[in-house]
Amino acid sequence: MSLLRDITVQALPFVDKLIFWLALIPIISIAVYTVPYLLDPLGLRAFPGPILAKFTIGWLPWIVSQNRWSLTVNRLHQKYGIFVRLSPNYVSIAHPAALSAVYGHSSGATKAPYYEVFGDFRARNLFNILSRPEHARRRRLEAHMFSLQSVRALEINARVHHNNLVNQWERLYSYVKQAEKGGIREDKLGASAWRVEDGRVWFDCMPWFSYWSFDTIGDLAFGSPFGMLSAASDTVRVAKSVKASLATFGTSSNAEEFGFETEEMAIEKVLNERGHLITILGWLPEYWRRIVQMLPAYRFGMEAAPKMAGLAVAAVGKRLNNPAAREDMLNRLLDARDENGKPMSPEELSAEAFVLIIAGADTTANTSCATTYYLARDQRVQAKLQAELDEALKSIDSAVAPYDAVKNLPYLDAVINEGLRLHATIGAGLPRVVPEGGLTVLGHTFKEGTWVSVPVYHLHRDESIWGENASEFYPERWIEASGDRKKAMLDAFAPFSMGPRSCIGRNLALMQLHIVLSTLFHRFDFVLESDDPLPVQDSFVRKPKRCMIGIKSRKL
Ligand code: HEM
Repeated sequence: MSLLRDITVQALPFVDKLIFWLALIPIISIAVYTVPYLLDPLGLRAFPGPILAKFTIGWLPWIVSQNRWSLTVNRLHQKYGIFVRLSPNYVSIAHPAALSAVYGHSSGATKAPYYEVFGDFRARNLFNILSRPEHARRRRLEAHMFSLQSVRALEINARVHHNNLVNQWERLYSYVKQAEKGGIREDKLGASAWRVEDGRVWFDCMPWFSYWSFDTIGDLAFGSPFGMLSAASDTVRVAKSVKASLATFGTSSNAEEFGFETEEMAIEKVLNERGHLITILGWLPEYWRRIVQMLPAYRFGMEAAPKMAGLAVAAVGKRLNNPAAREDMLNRLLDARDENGKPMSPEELSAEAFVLIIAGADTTANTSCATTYYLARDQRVQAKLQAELDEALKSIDSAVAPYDAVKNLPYLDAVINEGLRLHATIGAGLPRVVPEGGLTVLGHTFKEGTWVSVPVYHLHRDESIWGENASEFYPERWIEASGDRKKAMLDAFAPFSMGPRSCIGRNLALMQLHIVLSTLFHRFDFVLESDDPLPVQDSFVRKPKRCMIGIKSRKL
């Protein structure tokens, strides 16, 4: 008993200290969040927004992690109006005039440090360079390979992959005929599950658009498609160690072999995990990023980033073994010299290759899939498009629509614009940092260091611009509108962003969308398995998770 009393007495000072320090935690935490709010160094207190967003940088990444980014920002602008504070230092501005003010050539704003997480190599690439002069130099080096003329020259190579896609879908459709004769009614082609029902073959078209888009970019960029379409699978070979493989560049002349160790990677899963994780991390300061990366839920995402880098390294490494390869984008990068006459290092080449694969393939695949979803959902629109295509392609006997035959079809153009508008694959606000001297947008001057962005997903669905049917897929709006109405629509339409950091691959993307949609809808008739909204992974790139369609051939 007396021993117990002694221990309790001795422990008291420690308990007191513990209580004192524990009591300090909430006080310090409250101070950390409220002092900056009260001092308001950026002068943002007057802007409305969710209460937590005004106090903590954690609110926005939390929303992103819940797959509610574009929808939440859209809802907040509907509630609060043009300006919404999304973080202690960050304001979203939903107005068409803000597009040029924030992203235009004269705004002076730079990409926010948010983009640092997109660096899977030490060398920066066109997409994640922050400095304006450095970016302008790199963009000049690459602009030529994306000019309309250069892109048109790529059509002949791109057609091979459109053709492969049609052939694979014809193969899937052939199972309908086989089932009618007593053959099996469901199975897998590669990794793609299919079933036959009601005279159609049913499958998820999203992976197929990815196979097609990745194969095309691999071919155009490095003369080497990934072979996904023919395997009907997204599994590719990537460099096992980026560092070790970079060191082997140029040491082999066997174009059929990698000069380094490789492993298999399922590109879709890795890309999704990586995309989801970095979209969350981007909003956090460096010390928070380290903590989040250690959470078990994000471990796969962390392992995914080097694997994606390994994909680019493998593609470049293989291509460098073949200096006699036909003209491709890598040739242009190999010829590029900086202002001191220095060529790009192997790592810089791989970093650029990486961006071409990531920025080019996923965005085009997602937009093609989402537009297919809208067309399959609305039989009236689909029939109208098919009538236009039948007329335009009546004297063409190839399976793939030539770009010249479909590039100026009014209804197809309207369908593509409507797909880009409603799905907006890069639809969330792209954050920029206000430069020295401040930035005035719609009469408000933001102080240096403030983050600002314009939410394209919201602008593309704003009823004051697009009318009461803003959330409907209605291609006619692009044909019926004229005068001020048309101008207002075009001012608010920015699927490729605008200004110096706008999409460099726009010409290629538009060519690809025209060819793939006209080829597929001319050839097949589409219906949806369910009219439910398209499920989307709402990360930096808004990616359809799945799109089950039933197709039948339109060939008589
Ligand atoms: C439908 C397809 C596409 C859409 C909707 C799209 C959209 C965009 C958008 C909105 C940006 C600005 C991103 C930002 O500021 O953070 C961008 C940048 C970029 N895009 Fe695309 N893109 C598409 C296809 C492509 C293709 C096919 C390529 C190349 C093969 C490509 C390469 C790039 C690159 C390299 C950048 C960075 C440009 C820079 O910062 O100078 N994109 N894209």
